[in-house]
Amino acid sequence: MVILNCSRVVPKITSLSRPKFTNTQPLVSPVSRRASRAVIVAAVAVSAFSSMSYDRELAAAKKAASLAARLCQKVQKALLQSDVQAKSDKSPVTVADYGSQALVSFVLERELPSDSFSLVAEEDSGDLRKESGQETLQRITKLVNDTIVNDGSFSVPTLTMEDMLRAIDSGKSDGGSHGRHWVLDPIDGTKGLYFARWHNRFVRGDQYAIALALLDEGKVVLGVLACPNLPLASIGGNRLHSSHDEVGCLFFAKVGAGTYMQSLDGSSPIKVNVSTTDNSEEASFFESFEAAHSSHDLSSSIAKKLGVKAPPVRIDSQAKYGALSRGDGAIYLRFPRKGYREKIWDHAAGCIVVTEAGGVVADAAGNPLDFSKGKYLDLDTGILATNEKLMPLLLKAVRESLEEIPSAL
Ligand SMILES: Nc1ncnc2c1ncn2[C@@H]1O[C@H](COP(=O)(O)O)[C@@H](OP(=O)(O)O)[C@H]1O
Ligand SMILES: [Mg+2]
Ligand SMILES: [Mg+2]
Ligand SMILES: [Mg+2]
Repeated sequence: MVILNCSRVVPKITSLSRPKFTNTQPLVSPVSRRASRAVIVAAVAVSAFSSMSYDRELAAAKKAASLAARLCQKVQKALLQSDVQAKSDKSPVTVADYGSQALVSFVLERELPSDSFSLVAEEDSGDLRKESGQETLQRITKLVNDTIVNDGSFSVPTLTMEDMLRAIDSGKSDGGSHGRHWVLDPIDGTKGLYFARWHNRFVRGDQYAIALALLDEGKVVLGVLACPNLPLASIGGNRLHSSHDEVGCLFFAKVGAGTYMQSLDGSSPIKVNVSTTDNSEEASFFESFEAAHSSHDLSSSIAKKLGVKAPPVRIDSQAKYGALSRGDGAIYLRFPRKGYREKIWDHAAGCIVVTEAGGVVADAAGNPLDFSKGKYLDLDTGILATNEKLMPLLLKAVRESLEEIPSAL
C-alpha cells in the first residue's frame, strides 16, 4: 500500500464514483466492496504518485540540459571564430564534453539534494588528471563557472578544478536494474559539434545533443534532449536551412505523460507526436551522418523494399530521435558494424522521447531496448524507430535485407 502525503491525490480518490450494482450483478458483501475500493484507491494512488513523482526530476533534468547546452553553444561559437585552434586539435570539443558533464552533475546534485545520486555518463576525468590535461581542466573550470554565474540561479562559491574532477567522476555508475540512475551523454554527436564550423550552411547535418535520462528500476522514466543546432521548423525531406532559421530545441518526455518540445530559450512547450503515415512510400528516414556508425548500404536496401522515395536525412546525434518525435520523418534506422556495442547513453533519452510521442523503438528482432543491463544495450542487430503502423513492414524489410546482404554489417 503506498502511503501518500500528496493530498492532491485524495480528492481525486474520494471523487471515485461508487460502482453501480444492478440487480443482474451478484451483490458483493460490504467487506469485499471495501477491499475492492482499497485496490482501486491504491492503483489510482500509485499511478498518480508515479506520474507525479518524477516532476521534480524532470524539472531538474530540463534545467541541467539547458544550462549544458548554453555551455556548448559558447564553445561552438569559439570554434566558429578560432580557425587555428579548431584545426590544430580537438581540445575545444573535449572542453565542451567535460564541461557539459560537470555542469549536469552539478545541477542535478543541487536541484535534488536529498536523492541518492547515481550517474552513468560517457566521460571520465582520467585524461584531465594527467599533466597534459591541466590546461584543458583550467578551461573547463572557467567555462563551467562562467555558465553558472551567467545563469544567476545558483549562489555558490567559484568551483575549483578539484570540484570539476569530482563532478565529472560522479558519472562512474554502471546503472542496472535496481534503484534510480541518471544516464548522460554530455555531447552526443561530438563530430556534429566539431565539424559544424566547416559548413556555413549546416549542410553537414552538424547536429549534437545533450541527452539526459532517468532510469528507475531498469526502466527509462524520463528523458530530455537539448539540441542546440536543430531548427524549430521541420527538417523533413532534406529541406535546406538558411542560417536565419531559429535553432535550438528542447525535447522532454515523462513516462505516461507524452513528449513536448520547446525552444532552448524557453518558449511554451508544445506536445509532439510521431508521423502517423501508414504508407511507407511517403515515409522518409533518418540515419547517422557517419557511415561508420550505421550501414548506409543496408538502410538504402531497406528503403527500396519499403518503396521510400525521399532520400535519407543524415544527421549526427540523438537529434534524430527528436526530429522523429515531432514527425519530421517517419523512420530512424541504425545498423552499426558487427561487434559494436551500443551504449545506453546514446539512446535512453531519445528512446523515451519517441515512445512517449507515440512511436516504437526496437532492435531488428522487434525486441524493445533493455536499459537495465548496465552501460551497454544487448541488441539483435541495430535499432529501428517508427510508428506502430509501419513497424511490422519495417521489421520484414529489415529481415529480408539482412538475409540478402549479410556482409553489410
Ligand atoms: N562504430 C560505431 N558504430 C555506431 N555508433 C558509434 C560508433 N562509434 C561511435 N558511435 C556512437 O555514435 C554516436 C553518435 O551517434 P550518431 O552516429 O547518430 O551521430 C557517438 O556518440 P558521441 O558523439 O557521444 O561519442 C558514439 O557513441
Ligand atoms: Mg553519444
Ligand atoms: Mg558523447
Ligand atoms: Mg563519444
